[in-house]
Formats: sequence, C-alpha cells, structure tokens
Amino acid sequence: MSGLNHAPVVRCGDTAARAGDLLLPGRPEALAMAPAESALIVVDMQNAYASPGGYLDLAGFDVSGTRPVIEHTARALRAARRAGMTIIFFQNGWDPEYVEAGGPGSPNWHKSNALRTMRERPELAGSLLTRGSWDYALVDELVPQPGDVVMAKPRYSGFFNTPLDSVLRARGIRNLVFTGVATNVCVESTLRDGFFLEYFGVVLEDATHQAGPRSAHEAAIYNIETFFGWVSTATAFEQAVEAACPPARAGADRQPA
Ligand SMILES: C/C(=C/NC(N)=O)C(=O)O
Repeated sequence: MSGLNHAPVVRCGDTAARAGDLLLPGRPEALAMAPAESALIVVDMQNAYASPGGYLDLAGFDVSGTRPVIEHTARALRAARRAGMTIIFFQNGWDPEYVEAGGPGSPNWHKSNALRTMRERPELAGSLLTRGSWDYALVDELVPQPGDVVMAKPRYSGFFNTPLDSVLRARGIRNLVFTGVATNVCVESTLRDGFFLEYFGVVLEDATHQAGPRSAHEAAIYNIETFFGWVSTATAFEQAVEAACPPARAGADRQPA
C-alpha cells in the first residue's frame, strides 16, 4: 500500500529497534515491536457486525464490505500466530436478560442501536448481541485456537469492565495491533483507551470496516493516524512477520529416516 512510511521508526520506550522486532511500515511512522510485547486484538468479528442478517444489517447499516475484513483478519491472525504474539478476540454483547446492557438509567440503553432495534421490532427481542445467539457468535471463518484469549465486553471500549488491561500488563504487552468492526466505534474506542493507558495502538486499516458511511471509517483512521496511534495494513503486517520470522529451511524440520 502506498503512503506507509518506512522511516523513522517508533518503538515503545523510545529505544532502538532490536533483533527479532517486527518492523511494521505505517503512518505517520513505521513501528518496531517485539512480538512478545505485542497483541493482535480482533474486535467484535461476530455475525452481528460482519454477516448479512446480523445486528448491523438489521439495523440498516451497510455490511456489504465486511468480506475483505474477514479475509484480512484471517491473514493477520496467521501472521500473529507465526510471530508468537498474544491474540485476543473480543465479543460484544450482554447476558440474555440484558442486565449488563443497562436499563433506561444507562445511556447505553438509549444509544445502542441493537437495543433500539429490538425495541422497535419486538420479533427480534432476545436475539441481537445476546450471549449464546448466532448474532453474538464469531464468524465461522475466524476460529480461536488454544492459547488465544476470548473476552466478552459490554460496551464499545474493550478496556471498560473487562480484564484486558490486567491480562496485557501481566504479559508485558505494550503494542496493540487492531482489526475488526467497527473502525469508528469499538476499534477506535479501544485504541483510544489504550492510548490513555500508555499502549501503542496500530490499526490494520484494510482489516476494519465502519458502522455508517465510508467517511466514518476515514475519520476514524484520520483520528488514529493524527492523534492516537498508527495505521498500517494486513499485507504490511504479514510482510513484517515474514521478514522477522523467515520460513524454516526446506527439510530442516524433517525427522531423520
Ligand atoms: C454500532 C456498534 C458498533 N460496535 C462495534 N463493535 O464497533 C454497536 O455495537 O452498536
């Protein structure tokens, strides 16, 4: 992708890049990150947000552009696994009684388009973003593997009322690489909160999709690039992993006959 800078390089702690670092081209600068200090955060790749017939679709948002997001997230997952990074899948939603969603005393009750849609269409009551439902489930193409962390979140930010910060700190993680839906809601909210908590956040822009018009995605990317973090692509991430972790020599892992 054009526009991704290769220099200068930013590294958490402002130290020089070290052997084994991923050197990720990005905007406004490239980032150097040790895989052991980095996590791939897959935000809400649930049927609700990425599948026709899911919540966003039913609420009138265009989800026709989410297929490439699934594909690019799958590629980022393969690369992150190869690099040995921590992988965190978020699932947004609430208990079947919607206690965690908050009642009329919560702004979430008023602003959540999922809750509003269910109030407007009672036949959908109990089905949107409800734990245990098809809508809540991750898309079939993105299956967590043993060792991945799957975390529920009840609000847009992955840092709010979740163990995310303590899980990351316990592992010494400083860099967060984001994919998922929606760029302008949960991805941006989580990356922003991470910024305030001193995490270095980078979004893979081709592995995200907005809720709303394309200009909402562009505005979120602008905010991230200009104020809160860095912007790269799934392809650049794959290539950075490839460069840092070259494939084993052909035959090197064969057992002796
Ligand atoms: C609009 C919306 C976005 N969620 C997200 N995962 O970014 C919602 O949950 O209502």
